[in-house]
Amino acid sequence: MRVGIGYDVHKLVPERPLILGGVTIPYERGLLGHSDADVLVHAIMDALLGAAAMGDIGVHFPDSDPRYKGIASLKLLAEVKAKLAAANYEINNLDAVVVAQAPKLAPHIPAMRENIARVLGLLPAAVNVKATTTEQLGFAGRGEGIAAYAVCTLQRAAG
Ligand SMILES: Nc1ccn([C@@H]2O[C@H](COP(=O)(O)O)[C@@H](O)[C@H]2O)c(=O)n1
Ligand SMILES: C[C@@]1(CO)OP(=O)(O)OP(=O)(O)OC[C@H]1O
Repeated sequence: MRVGIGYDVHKLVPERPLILGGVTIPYERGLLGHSDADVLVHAIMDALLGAAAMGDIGVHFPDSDPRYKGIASLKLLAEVKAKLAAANYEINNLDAVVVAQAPKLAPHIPAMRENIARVLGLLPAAVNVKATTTEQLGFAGRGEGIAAYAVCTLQRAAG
């Protein structure tokens, strides 16, 4: 069994969609990034790559590469899954927390879990997503950005 951890932060700005776990969430601002800036999926990818000792998303999908401009992070997640499979790893489970003062994310979490599980070929029960505020403390609490943490476990595929 191997464990990995991921962490990412993106800035909230006007005139960008807010996409978390592949779900477009109605809000007055969205996350800034080279990709769609889906901070939750980025943290999950870093956890998966970390568990396999395969570096991080910046190594695999450089933000200097125009192929990734505006790309849906779920597509990058599918690429990470393929890289893990090529290295003979399968995913046991993952857990994540999104740190956002607003908007209220709980109603969108089932759809996030379904998206992530579908792309990774897992049951939704193997994918947990949580949300928390920081009680208005720090950059997340001031609404300047959103952070996400993720952990996962992998094992070598049988055979
Ligand atoms: N952006 C968020 C943040 C939190 N939630 C839900 O509210 C619960 C309480 O949050 P606290 O930060 O006050 O502990 C939390 O457990 C989440 O279920 C949310 O939906 N969206
Ligand atoms: C996802 C990538 C893709 O170019 O770009 P960003 O959306 O800027 O996200 P970041 O978390 O900075 O990770 C770097 C890149 O891999």
